[in-house]
Amino acid sequence: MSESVSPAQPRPAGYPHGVPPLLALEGVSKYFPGVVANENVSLAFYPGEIHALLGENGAGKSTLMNIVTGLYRPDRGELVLDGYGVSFDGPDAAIAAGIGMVHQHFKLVPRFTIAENLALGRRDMRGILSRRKLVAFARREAEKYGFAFDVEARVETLSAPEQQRVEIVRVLGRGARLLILDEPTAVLGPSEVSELYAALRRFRADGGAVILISHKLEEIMALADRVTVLRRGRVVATHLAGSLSPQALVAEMIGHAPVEALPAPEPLAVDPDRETISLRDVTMRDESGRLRVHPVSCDIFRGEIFGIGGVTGNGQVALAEMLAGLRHPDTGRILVAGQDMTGRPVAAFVEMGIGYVPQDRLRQALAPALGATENAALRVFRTPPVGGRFLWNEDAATRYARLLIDEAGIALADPSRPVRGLSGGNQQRLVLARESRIASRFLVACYPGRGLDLGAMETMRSALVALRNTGRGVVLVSEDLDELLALSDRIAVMSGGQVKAILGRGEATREDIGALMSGHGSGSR
Ligand SMILES: Nc1ncnc2c1ncn2[C@@H]1O[C@H](COP(=O)(O)OP(=O)(O)OP(=O)(O)O)[C@@H](O)[C@H]1O
Repeated sequence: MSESVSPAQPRPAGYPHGVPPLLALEGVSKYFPGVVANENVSLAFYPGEIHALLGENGAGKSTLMNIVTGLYRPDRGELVLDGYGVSFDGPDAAIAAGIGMVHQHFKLVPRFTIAENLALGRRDMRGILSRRKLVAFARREAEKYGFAFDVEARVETLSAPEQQRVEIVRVLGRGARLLILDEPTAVLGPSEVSELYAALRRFRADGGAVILISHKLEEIMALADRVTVLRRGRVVATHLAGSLSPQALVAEMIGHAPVEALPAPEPLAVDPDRETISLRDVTMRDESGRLRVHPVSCDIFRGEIFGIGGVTGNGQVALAEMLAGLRHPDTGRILVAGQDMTGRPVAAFVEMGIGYVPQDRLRQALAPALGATENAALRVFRTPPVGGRFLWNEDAATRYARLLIDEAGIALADPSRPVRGLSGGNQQRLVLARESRIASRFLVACYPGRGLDLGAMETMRSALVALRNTGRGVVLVSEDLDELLALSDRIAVMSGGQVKAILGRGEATREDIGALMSGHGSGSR
């Protein structure tokens, strides 16, 4: 038996003494070649608490969760479950112990129905089942956790918030007592956020424990009972939430007082002769034939930040992918600086100076198994000095990568190591630096703030403003209304694949935009 929690870590308020934590980490360390990912971490998670983990990119949060969910073994230290030492020899052992993780990229099978996904991996649902039984089981599961689904819908037809709910029900249905969520509100609109909070509070009231990884301080303040701050792999402190100001938490996280907030960009002088990306009645259908983008026409100017807002899954990404040449419209035309680019390959868009930061950096923008050098050069390997007509110049590529890595402010021991080992924030920095160099005319960025800590977020936002101030156009797809309002010269609001309105700076309030996002309200174009 063991219950050693360091005195620096207060128990949750009102928690009875003598009851062991559901899970405790004792002196846990994990090292990668040349990197201390976690060092001597001691932490306890109690039944009936929501415990937030806060830390800059690379602070070691994901590594710690990989240990807790049985993906990695600690190099030193111990896990203690219900007061007894345990060692997980893989993810299944952690699941059997009641530890479940809701990942940022959901682990659902897209072609299966909700019911099939919920039954997957369940011991009590093995063997051949009738459709009726499967449906009845899935409905029971959804109701048990307070959600209503059409359980026969295929997961690939669901929006991101719906998929998240299915994932939560799936993880809880497999008996999770400790639920880990990694940036869960990243894919949610405002009303869905309150629904998620309510579900987590219900789980807590029933004695469940939640680990919440989040960079959003308001979210932590609203939801968490305790907060642990990690810095460079070590625990800085654990606090009762509410006993500290957000500023003090930030200072603890970064090790010094936070920097000044971003100044608002200068107002935009719209010059009608300025180069544009122009969409002319573009439409797009997805693989199942559903109209994802209704006829959209608009001109996006160089020298502006053009925000695209909406609840995730309302056509924003499809529109962004068309602007960057990754997808072709089914009908309509795309013009860049007056040239018809409809149907041209991605490389032609790169040559026209259009950079693209996709939503899913690791899978869409990077080759995970390759090093930072190759990844830095990935989109310019045909362009001198890195590539010529016949040759790939290794030395030039390394120099170019070094330059980008310095520009991105990433501390890297060895740029030839696979980028999958970089923290999410560093992957994002690398992609943003690479694409900003390509973007001599326009940068299209989808959810560039996702996964970034506060410091990195400010750096990213300043970088977008700097691009705009040097005459480049920036298309910013974001679900963060405050970010859109702070940065955008104009905001297009999408709902159901339609652009509901294009609003100039100061033309609309948060509430107006929120109403347009949910398909209500009207605005000027
Ligand atoms: N598989 C790996 N191989 C090598 N280094 C790794 C690996 N996984 C993580 N690291 C390194 O360990 C450190 C901690 O990374 P980790 O991903 O745990 O941080 P994080 O707090 O989750 O960051 P983020 O908020 O950016 O996701 C980083 O320096 C990272 O580069």
